[in-house]
Amino acid sequence: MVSEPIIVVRAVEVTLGGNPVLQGVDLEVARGEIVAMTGPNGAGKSTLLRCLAGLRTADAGEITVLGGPPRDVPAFWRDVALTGDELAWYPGLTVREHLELMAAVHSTPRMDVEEVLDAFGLEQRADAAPFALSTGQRQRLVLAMTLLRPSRVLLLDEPERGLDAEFRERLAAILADYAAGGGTVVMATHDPGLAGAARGRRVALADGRARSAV
Ligand SMILES: Nc1ncnc2c1ncn2[C@@H]1O[C@H](COP(=O)(O)OP(=O)(O)OP(=O)(O)O)[C@@H](O)[C@H]1O
Repeated sequence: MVSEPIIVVRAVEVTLGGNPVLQGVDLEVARGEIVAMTGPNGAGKSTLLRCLAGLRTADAGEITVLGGPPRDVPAFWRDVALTGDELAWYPGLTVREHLELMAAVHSTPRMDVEEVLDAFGLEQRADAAPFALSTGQRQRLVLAMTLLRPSRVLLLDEPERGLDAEFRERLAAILADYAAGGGTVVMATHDPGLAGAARGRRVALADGRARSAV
């Protein structure tokens, strides 16, 4: 299979608070590939995701996403979806209305609202306000809003947080489907099972470097 690299990371270095966090990280991710970054707390997974999202600049090295340097501008975010930091909720809107809002502002949503409520197991809570959701249900809504919008690259920081085992399996299938449609996924995770179930490649971050993990 000839695959075009969607993400290229070369010799990236990041120092935070005087501590080297990333030291010569190399990573290449092809179109349609899922890469799961694992590694202990503080290994630099979120830092690398933020660099890929253009929210942090590397001190050295080079990063390209979709053929150019990642930049925190609307044109970049039209193709790239990021989850991790808390979304802002609209307390006056229900779960369904949050999804309708997402569908309305994107001319070509990937799924319709009823389909996404079903896929993310939120039908029973469709008329609830976000603050009335459980932690896992709120995370499902975050992911539902992210997967509803069209994108070419998904950057997910610990998408498994708060999710029960059954829904983690469903999420793996949703991500595998996204990748089968030509999307590219990079996630930071503490659940190696999620990467395996999604048929993703595991990359371990340790000592500031990225290594293939088996
Ligand atoms: N703004 C900052 N100033 C100083 N140090 C920071 C800053 N942000 C992060 N760090 C440190 O950089 C290191 C990498 O953090 P990062 O959040 O990337 O790790 P992580 O692999 O995502 O960890 P976790 O599994 O806990 O989410 C940590 O030691 C963290 O304390």
